[in-house]
Amino acid sequence: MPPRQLSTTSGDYCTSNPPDVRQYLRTYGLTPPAVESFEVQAQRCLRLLAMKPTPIEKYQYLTHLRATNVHLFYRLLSENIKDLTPLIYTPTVGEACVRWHEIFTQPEGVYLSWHDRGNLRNILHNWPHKVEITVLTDGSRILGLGDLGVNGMGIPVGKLALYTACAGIRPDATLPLTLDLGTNNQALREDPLYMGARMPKVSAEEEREFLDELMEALTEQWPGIVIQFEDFKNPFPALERYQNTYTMFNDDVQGTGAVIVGGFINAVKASGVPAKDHRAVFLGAGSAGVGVAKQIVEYFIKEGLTEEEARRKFWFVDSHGLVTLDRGDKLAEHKVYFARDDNNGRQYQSLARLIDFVKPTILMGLSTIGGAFNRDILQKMAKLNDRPIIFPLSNPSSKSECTFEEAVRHTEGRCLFASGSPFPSMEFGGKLLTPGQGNNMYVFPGIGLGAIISKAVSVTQDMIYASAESLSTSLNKQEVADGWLYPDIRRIRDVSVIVTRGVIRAAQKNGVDRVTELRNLSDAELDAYIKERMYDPFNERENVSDEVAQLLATASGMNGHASGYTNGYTNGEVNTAAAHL
Ligand SMILES: NC(=O)C1=CN([C@@H]2O[C@H](COP(=O)(O)OP(=O)(O)OC[C@H]3O[C@@H](n4cnc5c(N)ncnc54)[C@H](O)[C@@H]3O)[C@@H](O)[C@H]2O)C=CC1
Ligand SMILES: CC(=O)C(=O)O
Ligand SMILES: [Mg+2]
Repeated sequence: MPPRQLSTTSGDYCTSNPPDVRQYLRTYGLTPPAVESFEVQAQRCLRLLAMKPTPIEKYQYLTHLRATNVHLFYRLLSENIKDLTPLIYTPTVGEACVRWHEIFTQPEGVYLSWHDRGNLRNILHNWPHKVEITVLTDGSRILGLGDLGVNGMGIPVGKLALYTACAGIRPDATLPLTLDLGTNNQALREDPLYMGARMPKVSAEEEREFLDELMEALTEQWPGIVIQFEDFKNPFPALERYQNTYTMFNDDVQGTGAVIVGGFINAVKASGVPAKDHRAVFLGAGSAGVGVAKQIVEYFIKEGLTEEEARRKFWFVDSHGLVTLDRGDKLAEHKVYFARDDNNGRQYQSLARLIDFVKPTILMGLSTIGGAFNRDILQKMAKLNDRPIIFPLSNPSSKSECTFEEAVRHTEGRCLFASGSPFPSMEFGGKLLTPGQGNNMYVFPGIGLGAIISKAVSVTQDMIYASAESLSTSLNKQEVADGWLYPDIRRIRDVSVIVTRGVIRAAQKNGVDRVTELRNLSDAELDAYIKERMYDPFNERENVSDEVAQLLATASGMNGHASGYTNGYTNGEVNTAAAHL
């Protein structure tokens, strides 16, 4: 039998492989002799990471680790999720995207270009794995950093790493996908290192045609695939067009809405102000702002308000001022629902003046304007409320409307706070205060896993809302006692099980589930089923790929369990391998 092609990605050269596995793989002698435990490997990885002086260098090291030893990467990530998430996701992924054309070393997903149209299905054939979920961007609004064209690939890569780490979707079942439909970022187009089409972004109509072909191609290639849209400048047309025909959702509109409602339900309880008495000022009326407000409307309705009462609790500000019906410009369709008609011809002067006028209990930032919640604004909120709700949600950290420290200091430690990107805990008034992270990473893994496990034909609004409600109930006693709005990120896998269960139950209620036998399971049984389904890098078979594990299992007459490797092999193939000692 010819020597098997060794895989660098799945740990064929892993230093934890015992001698008999090395013999079988013919890597015996090709790695240092010691057989290492995960603890030792992790110690080396963390030391290497510490040697990298900047976040982007740490990002590059982690990218390299994922590409060369995927299970070790996910072991390390799951053991150090709080410390490593900021390095593979926001804020560092923002810098990685800005500099993607400079730091690119290896392919990590699929790129589909405008000139590939008509041929998309054939290109998808080139991806060697069976895909359960894809994250798809056109790069046109990457975090709060604007149009980054194909540099946006860092976002699908980062989001999917979290799908694996947080919800246990197998890494080889995930597909990062970036559309190369041109970019309006002229500096990038003119940069010799840029790796996408050097043309302006195609029209909305052309993008729609392209997406029509893509959605069909993805679903034909991998029936049941879940498709997450991410960081599109204008995500609404695709969401409307595909949400009832494909298993898809938009993370920025729906995932963000859900995660903020999840934390908001807890903030309203902590504020002591009944839902009916809240008023919200939103800085930023884009996809995320409107997505969040729409789902808070749903929450207010569940709390007993009429839709009209709920809708009128919002005042939106965008780059043209207060969103009003009489503003004189043509309002984008998604803003009309929240546009005010009670401003009596008056327009916006400043955020401070609007706060004086509205007297809000809630201040949300989804504007991409770093520092917009300045001392004056924060002090006003503190004066108006015992527990002002302050959520500066723009990413990355440089775009956050304020920092945790600023919010705490200028509200005398009374604010109920969540930000899109992480901030450190701080001491104030003799207490350790910990910020909430209102980032869709708390829900999209569970939405995706719930849709995959139930084989949902579509992702309904009830499934999205269920993710929010489930998240709000996922805090443990200590977190509730400490007044946290979101659970500790270190418990994210447990949280994802709760979110996944909620999503599956909503799919069942809506009748969009295709695995109907799950309907008969109790909640405890369903949780066990979800956990069983989750990829656990610690249970991977001694770091070898499925293919090798299968061969070894066959060789040893076992079912692919790790213990098989340390027992001797008796069949001829293994003995032949051993002969290469
Ligand atoms: N925390 C989280 O989980 C999430 C955070 N976000 C963040 O939210 C931000 C916005 O995202 P999208 O809504 O998708 O972007 P978008 O581009 O659709 O919306 C941005 C909005 O901000 C407004 N704006 C811009 N300059 C302004 C100014 N000077 N004053 C007032 N408003 C201004 C724009 O008019 C627009 O309404 C981004 O930074 C993004 O990273 C987005 C999704 C999830
Ligand atoms: C978190 C996220 O999805 C965003 O900032 O766009
Ligand atoms: Mg996003």
